[in-house]
Amino acid sequence: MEQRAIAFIGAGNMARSIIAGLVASGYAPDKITATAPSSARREPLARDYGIHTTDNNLSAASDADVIVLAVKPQLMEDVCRPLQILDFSGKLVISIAAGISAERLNQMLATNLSLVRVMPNTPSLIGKGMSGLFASSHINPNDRQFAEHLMQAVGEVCWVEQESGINGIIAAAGSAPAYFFLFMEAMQEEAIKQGFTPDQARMLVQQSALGAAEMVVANPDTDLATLRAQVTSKGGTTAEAIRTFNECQLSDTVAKAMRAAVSRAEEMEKLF
Ligand SMILES: NC(=O)C1=CN([C@@H]2O[C@H](COP(=O)(O)OP(=O)(O)OC[C@H]3O[C@@H](n4cnc5c(N)ncnc54)[C@H](O)[C@@H]3O)[C@@H](O)[C@H]2O)C=CC1
Ligand SMILES: O=C(O)[C@@H]1CCC=N1
Repeated sequence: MEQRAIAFIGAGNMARSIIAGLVASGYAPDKITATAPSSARREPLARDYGIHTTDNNLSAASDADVIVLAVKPQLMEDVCRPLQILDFSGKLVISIAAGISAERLNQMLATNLSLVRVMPNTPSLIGKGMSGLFASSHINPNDRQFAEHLMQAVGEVCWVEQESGINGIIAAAGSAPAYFFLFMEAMQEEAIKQGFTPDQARMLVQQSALGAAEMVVANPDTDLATLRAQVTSKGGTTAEAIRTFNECQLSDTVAKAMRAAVSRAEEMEKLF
């Protein structure tokens, strides 16, 4: 893909995941800079991926063609204010922050940005990311395409036409790895109670999760309910487990949790 100079402003979990995936996919490390105030955050990135790091947001952003805003939402305004003196014409700005609208980002940087809001997730680290993208009206086709290619380098992408769609992406993908981890934690805990060592319990759970996910991917024409039915023998063990989940209203709980994620994103849009 096109190799533009990219500055990640904020070098935390999500920036690291994208950087790792990008470098593994062949993006030139010397085209990537990441910033963070603490050297404890910067040094491992420089060491592990061979990218540039600095604590100077302004110089990193000034030298970059693409600026990826990757700090916590509550810090975004303070981080953007000193960048207002930059000339953003010719620069693509990508924000991965949850709960900060394109309009707010334009205010924070005091200009009409060529902006793409991206909602990635941490499996980008291993090239299995899922990102939602929304382009502001000021975007030019090259920038739009670059943002798409960038996130395709670390996984799958899904464009949304309305900005509110980004909050749906948060609920279904950005936050979603944590839901699966929670489910697997609960299974591991119970498997330990049933007599397995923690390592055995983890292997049982992770291999089953991996197998299930890969079966979903390998059978795009088979709906999820059918894959479930293929495991569920009439009068058997799975049927009892599924009946128990249904009795505890698992689907309603999942729906409530996803709506809570959307509501929190909407709340953050007012707070920050
Ligand atoms: N963690 C995740 O799974 C996802 C996170 N996001 C978004 O990514 C953004 C970052 O989240 P995380 O990486 O999880 O947070 P994090 O706390 O791991 O990383 C934030 C980084 O910002 C750095 N930072 C703090 N002050 C700074 C400053 N003044 N200048 C430059 N860097 C500074 C910190 O050193 C830290 O490394 C958030 O806006 C979040 O909404 C989006 C999708 C998924
Ligand atoms: O929890 C959060 O707010 C961020 C956005 C999606 C995943 N992590």
